Amino acid sequence: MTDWTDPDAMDLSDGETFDALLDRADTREKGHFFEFFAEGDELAHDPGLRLTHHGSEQWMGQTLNHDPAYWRADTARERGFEERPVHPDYLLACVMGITVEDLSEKGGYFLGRDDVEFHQPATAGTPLSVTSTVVDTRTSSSRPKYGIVTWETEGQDRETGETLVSYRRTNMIPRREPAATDGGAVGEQDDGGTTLPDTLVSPDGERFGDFQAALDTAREENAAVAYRHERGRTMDDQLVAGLPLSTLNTARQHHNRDEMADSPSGDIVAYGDVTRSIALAHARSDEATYREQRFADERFHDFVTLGDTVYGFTRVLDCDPDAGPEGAGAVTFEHVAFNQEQTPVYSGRRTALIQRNQ
Ligand SMILES: CC(C)(COP(=O)(O)OP(=O)(O)OC[C@H]1O[C@@H](n2cnc3c(N)ncnc32)[C@H](O)[C@@H]1OP(=O)(O)O)[C@@H](O)C(=O)NCCC(=O)NCCSC(=O)C[C@H](O)C(=O)O
Repeated sequence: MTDWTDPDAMDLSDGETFDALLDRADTREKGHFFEFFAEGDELAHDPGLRLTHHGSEQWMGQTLNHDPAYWRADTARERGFEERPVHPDYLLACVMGITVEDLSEKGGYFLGRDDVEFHQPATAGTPLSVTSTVVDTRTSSSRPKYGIVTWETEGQDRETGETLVSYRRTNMIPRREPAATDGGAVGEQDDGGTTLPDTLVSPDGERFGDFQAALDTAREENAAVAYRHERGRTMDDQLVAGLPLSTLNTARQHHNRDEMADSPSGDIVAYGDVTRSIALAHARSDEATYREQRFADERFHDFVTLGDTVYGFTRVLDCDPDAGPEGAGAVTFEHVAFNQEQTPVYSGRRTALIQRNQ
């Protein structure tokens, strides 16, 4: 009998031997297929992550989020924070990043997120504790290789138990046993019938009153308040692979080109939270943000790959002067991220407090 524990029993540097060996080896799997998830299951996510200013600044710098309240202690205090918080996009991406190994590492595309609520500002040094509950599972009728799973996730301060952020997200998750045929791409597109406003109005400035005045003007003129932002950001390796890895997001979509060559996108794709954060940064650069409040109805419509450029478009939906502290009012926006071909890749509704005066 050969002693297979003898280091000399096989020459693993020989290409043919190694190839044959790989062919008969089982793979120690990571992540879960669709069949693993059942409604009501609760998962406590194990990866440890502590929020840091370095991580937040790296995230903000790369995504062009320059709001000084997240960079400087004095501005943070002026804006009502007890101490300089980490950026909410970074917090959200970290909370979701930790869940990926358990929920979506198998290669499921992030389709959308709803009910994103920021409960408390989060500060550097906070260790995270993240849990998820499966709230819905169904097979995909258009893509039989996939199922669709929705989870509710809550990110807490591990030391105090305070909830920092919560949301509900939906992914397409590969099935272990795909149905016999793959329905492939989408159903029918609805190609007509959309009416557009006669005119698009832009606010004159970046304050709450500017958004409110623009909405008043638009109502009189059968117009919408909608505008594009000038900046664009081309997706490089740091954005596509680096940022998700820094949040412990292990989804192969972002860092394994070999695996992704055979996937619907054909290449690695940007983490949805990076794409979204860039479009939001473009929008925030044209407004005097006071505080982020909530997001709803977030959708990821198309892939963003290396070399794509992410631009932003904003529509103003509502202004509420009575929400928020004296110096700010709430504005609800619809933000769209789009690429160099003007294809929308992300859309979502955001409510933020916007400062009233200089
Ligand atoms: C993923 C896509 C290629 C799918 O394309 P297509 O087949 O054209 O999409 P449909 O719109 O028809 O949707 C397919 C089915 O999914 C359901 N769906 C879609 N959105 C939602 C939603 N928000 N909530 C619930 N269900 C939704 C539809 O109803 C369809 O169901 P069925 O008819 O039964 O089949 C395409 O959407 C695409 O390219 N999207 C972009 C994906 C993306 O790039 N995401 C971000 C990057 S991936 C990522 O960030 C991973 C992350 O790290 C993580 O781990 O989650």
